[in-house]
Amino acid sequence: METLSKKIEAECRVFDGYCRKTGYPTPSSERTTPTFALPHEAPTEVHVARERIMSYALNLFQLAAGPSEYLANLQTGYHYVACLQWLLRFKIFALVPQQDQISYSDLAELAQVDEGRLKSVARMAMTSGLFVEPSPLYIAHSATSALISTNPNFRDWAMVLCTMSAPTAAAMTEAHAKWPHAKGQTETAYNIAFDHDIDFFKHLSQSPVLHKQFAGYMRSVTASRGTHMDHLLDGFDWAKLGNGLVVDVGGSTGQASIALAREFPEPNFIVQDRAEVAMGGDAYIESLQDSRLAGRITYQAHDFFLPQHVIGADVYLLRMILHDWAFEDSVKILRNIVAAMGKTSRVLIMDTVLPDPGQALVAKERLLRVRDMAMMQTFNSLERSLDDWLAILERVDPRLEIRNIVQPHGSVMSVMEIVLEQD
Ligand SMILES: C[S@@+](CC[C@H](N)C(=O)[O-])C[C@H]1O[C@@H](n2cnc3c(N)ncnc32)[C@H](O)[C@@H]1O
Repeated sequence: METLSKKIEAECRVFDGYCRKTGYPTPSSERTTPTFALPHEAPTEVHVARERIMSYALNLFQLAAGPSEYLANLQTGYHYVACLQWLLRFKIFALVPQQDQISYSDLAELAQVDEGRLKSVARMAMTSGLFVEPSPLYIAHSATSALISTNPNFRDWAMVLCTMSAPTAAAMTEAHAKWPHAKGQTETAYNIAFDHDIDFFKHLSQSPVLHKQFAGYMRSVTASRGTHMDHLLDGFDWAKLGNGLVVDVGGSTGQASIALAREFPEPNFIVQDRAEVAMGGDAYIESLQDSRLAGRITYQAHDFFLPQHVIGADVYLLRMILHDWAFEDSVKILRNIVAAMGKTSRVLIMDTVLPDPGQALVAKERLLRVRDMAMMQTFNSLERSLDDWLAILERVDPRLEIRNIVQPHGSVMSVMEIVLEQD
């Protein structure tokens, strides 16, 4: 344990040294602490130091707790989720003032909840960093609760976590007992949790509320460090495309294409998605009133299980698509694209390439494994290792070759550049 604590000390010196040098605020529990513990542009070694601090601290905690306290500490996880759901449901995030404190009794009256329950729930949540009690019997925002209260995308993420992801995870065992070898998307934990027999995206499209929350969740995922859109910009030499054409397959509201178009003035983009998603695209671009986007991004309704009708594009981008789909479905999606590829076309798959177990820092690996679990529970799909990716490509067309794999620092995903080897 002493060795670990010395390692933490050394990494904290790197982290604090960077903050002192640049004036970036050191992390604190203050309401004003920045949303990102480090700015994206901090040097790689400082980002690595941060990941090591989290991993070693987690190791240290587990060692100090010991086997006898494993279960006791495990209980905190599901109670944190239950408290988050309660605090969202009774609008506590919105009712606590942004810059001031409020007494539990006033807050309970405003929220129309029992004061004793409010105290219990809030005080449990506080042990995870949500809200603070600055003086006895008063509650105020912490930086984390303020973020959820003021940023609608993070609020949507919190809602999706409580109302969709957690019940789905809880239904996993029942689903696997009922359908031990299911591969399709309609025999999943999600189907058990929500008691229906349609796939996830169809289910979303039937509920405007879920659909909106999921879109907000995707936007906040895009803004969080591991899946930040900047990694897409860093993961490929976009400038070399000139005024080429990028087809953003399953591009949702077009966040990837928008980020690329803002940074690179030449390429044009077609965002393809299911009809109900693509429908709002043009109005969305207009609403952004950004001259860099004008006339460069179009939206198309396209089912990626049908033949790709944009022939010979420079790039077919599949960002966070194939991890939703099991082996055979992924093969079908790619075959439709391969049939449309020209000599210089390439497919860019941006998805996780899983490390071997224990090979990455635990703070990183456990978040990758969360993604793997979520894919299994929602889609009977998975996150993939490099060998898994190679097996898919081989099945699609043996001429497909991975030319390059880039995992930008801090990204949970890699960008795989895939070309069709010419005979
Ligand atoms: C996880 S999101 C990824 C969105 C986007 N590529 C990004 O990086 O933000 C998956 C997208 O696939 C779309 N999708 C699902 N099934 C589809 C289908 N059969 N054809 C086209 N798009 C589909 C969904 O509507 C959703 O927008």
